[in-house]
Amino acid sequence: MRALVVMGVSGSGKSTVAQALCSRSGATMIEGDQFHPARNVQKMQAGIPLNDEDRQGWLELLVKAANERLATTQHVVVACSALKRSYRETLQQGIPYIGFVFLALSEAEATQRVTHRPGHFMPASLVRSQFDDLEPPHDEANVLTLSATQPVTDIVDEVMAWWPRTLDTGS
Ligand SMILES: Nc1ncnc2c1ncn2[C@@H]1O[C@H](COP(=O)(O)OP(=O)(O)OP(=O)(O)O)[C@@H](O)[C@H]1O
Ligand SMILES: O=C(O)[C@H](O)[C@@H](O)[C@H](O)[C@H](O)CO
Repeated sequence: MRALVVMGVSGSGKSTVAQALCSRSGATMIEGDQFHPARNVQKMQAGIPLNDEDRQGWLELLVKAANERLATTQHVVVACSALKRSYRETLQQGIPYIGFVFLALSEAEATQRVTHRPGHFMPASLVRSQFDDLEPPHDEANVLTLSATQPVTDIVDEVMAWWPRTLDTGS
C-alpha cells in the first residue's frame, strides 16, 4: 500500500509516529494540521469542535496533497485524525492503495498529553469532543490498531512489520 494514514484523536501521537515512520521508511510526510483552512484553526483555538462540513474541505485538500506527492514519491504517510468512518471513506475513495494505523488511547491519556504539549493550537478542552466523534475502525479493511501508549519505536516496529509496501500489486 502506497499511502498510510496515521489516525486517532488529538494527542494520540499521529504527528510523532508519522514523522518517525517517515524517517524509518523513507516515505514522505503529510501533516494534516498544516492543511486546515485558517477558519478551522480559529474555531479549534476558540474551543469549538469542527463539524463534518468543516472537515470535508480539509479532507479534500489532503486527498489532493497525497496524490500530488504520490506522483513523485513511492510512499506517503499522512497524519490525519480521520475520526469517522465517512472521513476514512473519503480518503479511501481519493487516494489509491491506502491503509490506516489507528493509535488507540483513553480520554484521560489524551487529555494529559494535550494539556502538557507546548505551542499547539488544540486546547485540551476539545479532547472530549474528539472522543464523541471517534468511530473506531472496527471491521474495516487495511487497518492496524495499536496502543498509542507504547514507546514510539515499538509502534514504528509494529507498523513496519505490518505495512505491505509491494510496488507491483500496489497493495
Ligand atoms: N508513544 C508516545 N509515548 C509518549 N508520548 C507520546 C507518544 N506519542 C506522542 N507523544 C507525545 O504526546 C503529545 C501528542 O503527540 P502528537 O502531537 O504527535 O499527537 P497528535 O495526535 O498529532 O495530536 P494533534 O492531533 O492534536 O496534532 C506530544 O507531546 C508527544 O510528544
Ligand atoms: O478532525 C479534527 O477534529 C481535527 O483534525 C483535529 O483532530 C485537529 O486537527 C488536531 O487534533 C489538532 O492538531
